[in-house]
Formats: sequence, C-alpha cells, structure tokens
Amino acid sequence: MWCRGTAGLARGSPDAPGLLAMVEAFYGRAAAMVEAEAAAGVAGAQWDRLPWVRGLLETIRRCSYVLEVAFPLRRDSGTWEVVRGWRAQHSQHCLPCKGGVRFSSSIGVDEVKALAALMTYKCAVVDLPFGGAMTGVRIDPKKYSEHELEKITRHFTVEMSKKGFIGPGIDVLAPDVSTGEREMSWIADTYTHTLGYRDINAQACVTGKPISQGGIHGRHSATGRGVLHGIENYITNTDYMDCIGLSPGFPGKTFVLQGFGKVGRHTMKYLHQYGARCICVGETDGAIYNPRGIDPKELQDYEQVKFSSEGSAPCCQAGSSGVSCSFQSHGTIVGFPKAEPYDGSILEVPCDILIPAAIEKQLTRENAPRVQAKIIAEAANGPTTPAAHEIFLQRNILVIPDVYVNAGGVTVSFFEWLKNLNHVSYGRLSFKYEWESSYYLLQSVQHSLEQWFGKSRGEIPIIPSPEFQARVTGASEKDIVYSGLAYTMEQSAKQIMAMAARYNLGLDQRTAAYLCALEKVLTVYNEAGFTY
Ligand SMILES: NC(=O)C1=CN([C@@H]2O[C@H](COP(=O)(O)OP(=O)(O)OC[C@H]3O[C@@H](n4cnc5c(N)ncnc54)[C@H](OP(=O)(O)O)[C@@H]3O)[C@@H](O)[C@H]2O)C=CC1
Ligand SMILES: O=C(O)CCC(=O)C(=O)O
Repeated sequence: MWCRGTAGLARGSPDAPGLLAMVEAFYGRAAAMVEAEAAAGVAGAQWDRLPWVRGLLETIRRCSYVLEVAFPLRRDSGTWEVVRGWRAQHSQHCLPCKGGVRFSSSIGVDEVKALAALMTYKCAVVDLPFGGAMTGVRIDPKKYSEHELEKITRHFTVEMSKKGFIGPGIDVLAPDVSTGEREMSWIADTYTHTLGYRDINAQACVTGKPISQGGIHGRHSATGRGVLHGIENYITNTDYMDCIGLSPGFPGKTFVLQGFGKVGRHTMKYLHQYGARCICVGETDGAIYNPRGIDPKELQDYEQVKFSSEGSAPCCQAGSSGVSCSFQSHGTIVGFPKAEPYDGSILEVPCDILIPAAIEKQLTRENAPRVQAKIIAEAANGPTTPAAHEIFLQRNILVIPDVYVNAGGVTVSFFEWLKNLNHVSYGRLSFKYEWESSYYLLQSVQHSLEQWFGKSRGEIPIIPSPEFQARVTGASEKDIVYSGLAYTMEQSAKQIMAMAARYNLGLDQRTAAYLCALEKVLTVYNEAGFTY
C-alpha cells in the first residue's frame, strides 16, 4: 500500500481558527474528491448532473436547524441569571437526529453546529440510521449546585420539547462533556412527563440513561471500548503498521492520554487490558508521568477514594446518577503517588499511541511538528486542526479520525434506542432458549456417540470447552452489546481502508472516512430527492 497518498497531500488547508471552519475544511476536501464520480453515477441529463450533485453536497454541508434558547435561572443564592444554549440538527436525511449534550462555558453556536455535523458524518461512517445533532449549554457546571444543574437541564428540555428538538422519532439526546447519566435521567423524566406523556416510546428521547430509566448495559464504557477496537483494527493490520514502522499488536506499546473523563478512563482501562502501557495522563489541572506505566484502576481509585465514615472530602461526581454517593474523591489525578508530576506538554511525550480524549483543537500547526507518537487516536471530537492533519500526513503519523474511532458511544446509544423501542432488554426472549438448545445439542451428540460406540466403558462424557461454557451460561446484555460494537467497528474500518485504497489516500484515514460518510448521505438525498 502507499503510505503517503497523493490525493490528500495535494490540497493544503489553512489552520482553521474555529471548529466549524475545521469540520467544513475536512468536509470540503472530501466533497471535492467525490463530486465528479458522484455526478457520473446519478440519473438525469448530462448538463444537469454536476449542478445536482453540487446542490446535494452544499445541502449536506450546511446545518439544517438551530434552536437558540435563553431562559432565566434563579440561583440558590436568590440571584437571577440568563442561561443560553443551542440545539443544532445538522442533517435530517435520516430521522431521528442524534447527538450529545455538552455543558461548557466556552461553547457557542458555531461549535454546536460543528459537533452536530461531526455526528452526521460519524453516524454514516458506522452505518447508524441517524442524522447528526448536538446541544451546547453555555455554563461552567463546576460553578452550579446539583439543584441548579437539575433546573437548567429540565428547563432546557422543556424548551427543546416545545420546539420539536427532542423526541424518540425526531431528535435523541445523549451525554457529552460534563454531562452523564444523571442529566440524561432528568431529560428522560422531564420529557416523558411533559410533551411525551402520551408516547409509549418517550424514554427513547435520550440515551446514556441509568438502567432503571431504560438505559443499556455497556453504554458507560462504550466510547472507550470503541476506541480500543478502532485502534485494534489498525494496529493489527500489518500493511498500516509497516507504513508507520510499528510492530503489530498492543502488547508493549506505550500510550499517552489527554482527559481522564468518561471516555478517557475507559479507553485507558481497555488498552491496559490489551497489553499497552499508559505512561502519561493529563487533565485540566495537571499531568502525571511514569515510564513504567500507570495502572488505570489505581488511578481511578485515587481519584475516587472509597468513602470512610469519618471522612470529609467532597463527594465524587463520576457516575453520578442522582442516588446518594458512596465515594469520596480527590477529584483530581494530581498527586497520584505512583507517578511524577509532569509539567511539559503531554501531547509531545514520546509514545506509540497518543489519545486526545478531552476537547477540540488540541493538535495544531504549532505543536504538530513536535508530536512524537506514531498513532493518534482521536477519542475527542475535533482535536486536530486541518494544518496539523497535513503535518501528520507529511510526518507519516497515522491519525485514526474522530468520526470513526470515537463512534462506539453513539453505536451503543443506537442499541439503547432500539431497546427502548422494543421495550425489552437484549437476550431476554432468547437466553434460556439458546441455553437449552446448546444443552440438547450436547446431549444428542452424547447419545449418538454412545449408540455408535456403545456404553461398555460407561457414559461418554461431553466436556464443553471453557469458552463454550462461558458463552452458553454467561451471556448478558453487555456481551451482546460488546459484540455488536466490535462488529460495527470492524466493518467500518474495512470500509474506510477500502476507500483509502480506492482514492489513493495512503494514511489519510480522515478523508477516507469523510468520503464513506458522504457517499452514504449523498445516496439517501439522491434517491429521496431534496426539493419541493
Ligand atoms: N461521552 C461520550 O459518549 C462521547 C464523547 N466524545 C468526546 O470525547 C471527549 C471527552 O468527552 P467525555 O469523556 O464524555 O467528557 P468528560 O466531561 O467526561 O471528560 C472530559 C475530561 O477532559 C478533561 N479536560 C478538559 N479540557 C482539558 C484539557 N485542555 N486538557 C486535559 N484535560 C482536559 C476534563 O477535565 P475537567 O472536568 O477538569 O475540565 C474531563 O476530565 C469530548 O471531545 C467528547 O465530545 C466522543 C464520543 C462519545
Ligand atoms: O451517543 C450519542 O448519541 C452521542 C455521543 C457523542 O457525544 C459523540 O459521539 O460525540
């Protein structure tokens, strides 16, 4: 295979200042490549084909709807303030739209539009029947009490309900930065008791819920597990590893993680389980380094120290579900005793795999030349600017793009949504039947052997292998979810790699992933038609 594709390098791209400009630059590159081939493939008069395809591509690029909300909040202190937020529905080529809810003091309408567009492309890459959406609420959640956060979440949900920006068939929300099960639970409860009260599927208006509210086993860890599989599909591919000069497989590889939140901590756990060694973790308030490796469980335990009855440290936030909390927390990785504090830029630490799992625009024209990893797995959305993307291509660094590698979360959200629409958990109807089928199968093998060979030496024992035994007795909803997730990530990796080969893109997997997404969305628009 070609390590350095000719197509990707030909077009330079300015280092886009904003996330929206970045996503549009990546989109524009893929759109320009697909245009001619797409025009050749559509029906209609020769002269009309290119304008038609260009019209479709421009329609896909633009965000379809944005709801801007401003509402008053009475603080616990008795003062008032106005909270602002947005829900963007980037594309309705498939319904419902799907995407997370972010609480951040730096979010604005353009970031929300960009993140919604990424959701459209991501869902298409992993073949989920959703358009893309995103919510941003401009608050610093650390400055609000739980009671205030609940009021904000519920108020925002009501506003979205009134305007058709939430509903199981319209627009389905999910966790993102600084939101989790607790907020999803408030959203589900608010919607089902207001606009959704006559809808038996109302719970499916949001995913990432606690199990008691219709959540699914495995959603917590889904994005991290998806990142594991996303990297696995490349790191076990000898062609790609030869290109970047890395031996295949996880064992012995080192990695650096930025962001020890919901996505980062699970990514760290799985990579560690698969034999890779985390040597550096960075958070907003500091970083830690240990070249011999940092144990993910020990780090998590340090961050969330078990509650001691006399203790007085603040209660943890992670996994918050509204129920009383049984942990005390350092609330930080800083001070972890089995690592040194690290003062430099963690993105530049020598390692095999760099995993930005925090926020956007971390890898830029400025620091990209100093990155020393061979693989960058974009667990976060939009961590790499277009200029950095070009630098990584030139430096033969493999970037596994966000629209593929962090799609595990939304994939399992899809499974949760289906579970809610089906009103039954995965496997409930079939587990016992399958167990009995396996039992009867073994029994009939035993009887057949005994009929053939006789029973002179007693019954012929049939001993299931541990793997078979575990499969028939130990299957759970989580097993089914994990297997569906692994399958999805594997299929999509194959599609992206095939696309990269078709367009001679070499290591430019981002453009290949965008091309996969574009082809699929284009097909929907082309076959459905898109104007009145
Ligand atoms: N949750 C999900 O299912 C999915 C999330 N993503 C993406 O993954 C990323 C992380 O999301 P998620 O884990 O859910 O969010 P969380 O809020 O759970 O965690 C984010 C973590 O990153 C830390 N952080 C923020 N800024 C920086 C920084 N500049 N340097 C180092 N650490 C930083 C935060 O610390 P602090 O709290 O102190 O600011 C926090 O610990 C986002 O880009 C999100 O869009 C992608 C797919 C799915
Ligand atoms: O599960 C979802 O719908 C969205 C998850 C998410 O935040 C993302 O994929 O960026």
